[in-house]
Amino acid sequence: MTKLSVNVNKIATLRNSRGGDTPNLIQVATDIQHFGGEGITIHPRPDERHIRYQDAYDLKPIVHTEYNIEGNPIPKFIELVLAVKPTQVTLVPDAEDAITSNAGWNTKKHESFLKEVISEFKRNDIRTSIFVDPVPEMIEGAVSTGADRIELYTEEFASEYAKGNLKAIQPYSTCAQQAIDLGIGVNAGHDLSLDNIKFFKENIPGLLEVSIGHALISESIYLGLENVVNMYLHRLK
Ligand SMILES: CC(=O)[C@@H](O)[C@H](O)COP(=O)(O)O
Ligand SMILES: NCC(=O)COP(=O)(O)O
Repeated sequence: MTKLSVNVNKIATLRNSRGGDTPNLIQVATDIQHFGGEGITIHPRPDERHIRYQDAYDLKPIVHTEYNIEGNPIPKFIELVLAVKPTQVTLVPDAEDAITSNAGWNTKKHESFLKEVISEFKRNDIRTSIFVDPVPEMIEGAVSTGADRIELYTEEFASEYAKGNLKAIQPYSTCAQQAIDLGIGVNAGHDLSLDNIKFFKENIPGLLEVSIGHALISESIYLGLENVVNMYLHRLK
């Protein structure tokens, strides 16, 4: 079974745009779980442009499903994760000024750093996952770090699939099988959507979890618009 972890970064983006508390992140995360969401993902960035570090603490008592915190393991992030103790931490090598995550780890080059950080999280009973491109050497390197899982970075798949290139799934299927053979779990995320998720799931062996945010929140707006416009019209009669 593949778990759906909903990334609520975009809810925080919307909230921050007005400086108030609408939409309320805690209420949204509560409702997502009530509707069947099997996890909540956040990716706090150092500039706190969407998820604030305080949000990570505020979510902790209400996330009764899987709590996944993603980010670049700079000291401030490590400190946050060790204090909050989520179910899982996903390490992402994103630059501070990146608009969004745009690459997986070079797990060979950063092996000793990753090993050190991962062992600290594991000592604290936090499951660890490393964000990687679907490249066999990087999967091998991820295994050497001692991580529990990899998260396959699916941006390339999503953009090729949208152009009709179904072969773009191949490296992901191969690397997922390799990960299973090497005894490491497989998560995936980035630009997964209602359009591509079924095909992706059907072609990835042993897919444990997907984290989806940007498309899921956008789709929720589109699919909710008719209902809400009609509710306003009704009140204006
Ligand atoms: C690791 C990953 O792919 C997601 O966490 C994604 O980066 C979401 O972050 P933003 O919402 O800041 O784009
Ligand atoms: N790990 C991926 C994630 O949390 C959500 O990415 P996206 O769906 O916002 O692209």
